[in-house]
Order: sequence, then C-alpha cells, then structure tokens
Amino acid sequence: MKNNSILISDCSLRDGNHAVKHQLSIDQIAEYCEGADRAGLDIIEVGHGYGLGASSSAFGISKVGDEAMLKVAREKCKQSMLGIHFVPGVGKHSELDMAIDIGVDVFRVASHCTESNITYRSIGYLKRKEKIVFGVLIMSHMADADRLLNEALGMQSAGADGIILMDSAGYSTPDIVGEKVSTLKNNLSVKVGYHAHNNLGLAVANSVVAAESGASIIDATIKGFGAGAGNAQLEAVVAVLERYGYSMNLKFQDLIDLSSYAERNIIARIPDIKTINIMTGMYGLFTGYGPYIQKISSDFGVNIFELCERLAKRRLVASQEDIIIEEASRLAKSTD
Ligand SMILES: C[C@H](O)CC(=O)C(=O)O
Repeated sequence: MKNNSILISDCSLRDGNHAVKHQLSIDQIAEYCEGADRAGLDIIEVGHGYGLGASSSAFGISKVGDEAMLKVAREKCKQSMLGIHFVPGVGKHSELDMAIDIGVDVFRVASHCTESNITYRSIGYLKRKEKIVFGVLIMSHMADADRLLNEALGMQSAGADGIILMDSAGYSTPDIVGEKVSTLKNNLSVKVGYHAHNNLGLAVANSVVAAESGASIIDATIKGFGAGAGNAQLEAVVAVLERYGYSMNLKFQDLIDLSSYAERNIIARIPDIKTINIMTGMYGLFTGYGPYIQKISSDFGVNIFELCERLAKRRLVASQEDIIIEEASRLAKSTD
C-alpha cells in the first residue's frame, strides 16, 4: 500500500446537473447524498452545473434553488464534506454567505485558467471564515505548465488549500496531464487535484496519471455522469487507484449500490462518447458547448468540423456562445 491517500471529490450532483439541464430534483439530491455518505465519499459537490448563483436564463434555470439543494445535502452528508463550485461574477458573495450559513465545508473557487486573479478576493474571504478552499483552473489545456503554475501560485498566495486543474474540453492526453500536474506538485506547497472529461475516452487514464504525478484530489462522477461525454467514472477510478495501491476511505460495495441507484433514478442517459464530444475534445472547445455548436451549425447550414476548426482558432473560452453564432454566420457567407 502506498502511504499517500487520495481524496475523492464526487462531482455527480454538480457536473451531472449539466447532463440533465440542471433539473436534478430535491429527492434525487437527498437520496444520492445519503448513499454517497454511506459509501464514504470524501467530498460531495452539489449545485447547478455552472455553480452557485448560476441559475438564470443565460446558464439554465435549475429545478431546485441553491439554498434548497445545499440544505438537503447538508442534512444527508453526515460524514462526507459538502462542496460547491463558485465562479466569482457568476455567483455573488451574498450567496457564499448563504452557503457558509448552511454549513458547506469545501468551496471550489474557479476561473478560466489564465484569469485566476478574479478568484483572490473570494478565496481570501472564505479563508477568513476558516473554510476549506480549492482554487480551480478551468480549461487547463489552454495554458502551458508554467503559466498554470503562475496562476496556481497566485491562488495559493491568496490562501487556497489546493489547486484543481480542470480538463474542461476533455482535450488532454496522459503526457500533458503528467507534465502539468507534476509541475504544480513540485512547486506548490498545497494539494493538487485533477478533474477529467471523457471526450477522447481518456478520463480514467488521465485521472490515474494525475494521481501518479502527485495529485491527491481526484474529481470523478458516478457512471461518468457529467457534461458532454461525462467525467472520469468514479467506480472505475477508485478500482484502478486501489490496484495502484492508493488508500481511500471508501466502501466499495456501497459505492456499487450507489451506482445502481443513480442508474435507476438519476442518470437519464449513461454518458457515451458522441461525435460532437470527440470534436470538442479534438479542438479543445468547452465540452458544454457541444449541443449548441450542433444547433448553430444546423441553423446556419454549415459544416460542423469547419465550424469547430474556426472556433478553435478563436480560442474561445466558456460562456462565449456569441462567437459560435458569429463564426457560423461568417462560414455561411463564405460558402454562399
Ligand atoms: C463550469 C464547468 O462545468 C466546470 C467544469 O466542470 C469544467 O470546466 O470541467
């Protein structure tokens, strides 16, 4: 047994909310949290797919409001820590206060991977409230290892207890993961974590490489339930990490029961890798863009590959849907 232990952060009730257009019900959240707590999952992340305060016409209205979701999750998470995703500007500090009052344990404060300075104020605020805070770098394939390290150092100085790299487009290959995670691990004094997406079928492998490169927080979701092609499948990640000799606090039988519960009651469609997911993965486009790119390419009657290629050249980040319309319209005109 290796003496390093891994913290499993279960994002099923947050990233999975993308997969059901933020329509998880209060009963689904309550029952899932009960099972996840029983299985010994370290952190259970709950909320709208885009995080605290995101329910809106821009990001999608969630079935259940933040406060109700967090209250029921808090009641059911007896041992597990309760986590949230927070992007400053999407959510407000008044919403952080609400989450603090409800008793959220882990605050994951996120920004695009080159814009981490927008997180410093929230990280500092939460540390003064004595919360566990992870800085999260979204779309981490869009910056090289040195740039990610600089961004992570800034978050660490602001007070973050850990830094999570998100492979939001499912673009990264194991060599890239290894280089980026080990650069952070070797130069930071806080924990490093990894959040994989499965666009190219590499999410479990990438998570294991992240652990082998020094990550001690691994994000995963039950049955891979998450945006686009989904995330690293939690049950599989745990099985492989155990085989590699990592210690985790999990009860595997309860985890399998949780997986069956989720398949029967929560996951309308088990994630698979569709062509659009491969395209967003290949071109490094935010995985949540998939359905929108499909719709716009069909509305404008343009080739979806050409559209993805153009979008990749524009290096668009999350929440830049307008550029998809702009490029589709240009492409339509150029092929008239
Ligand atoms: C807001 C995004 O869904 C965060 C995430 O899970 C990712 O970028 O990946």
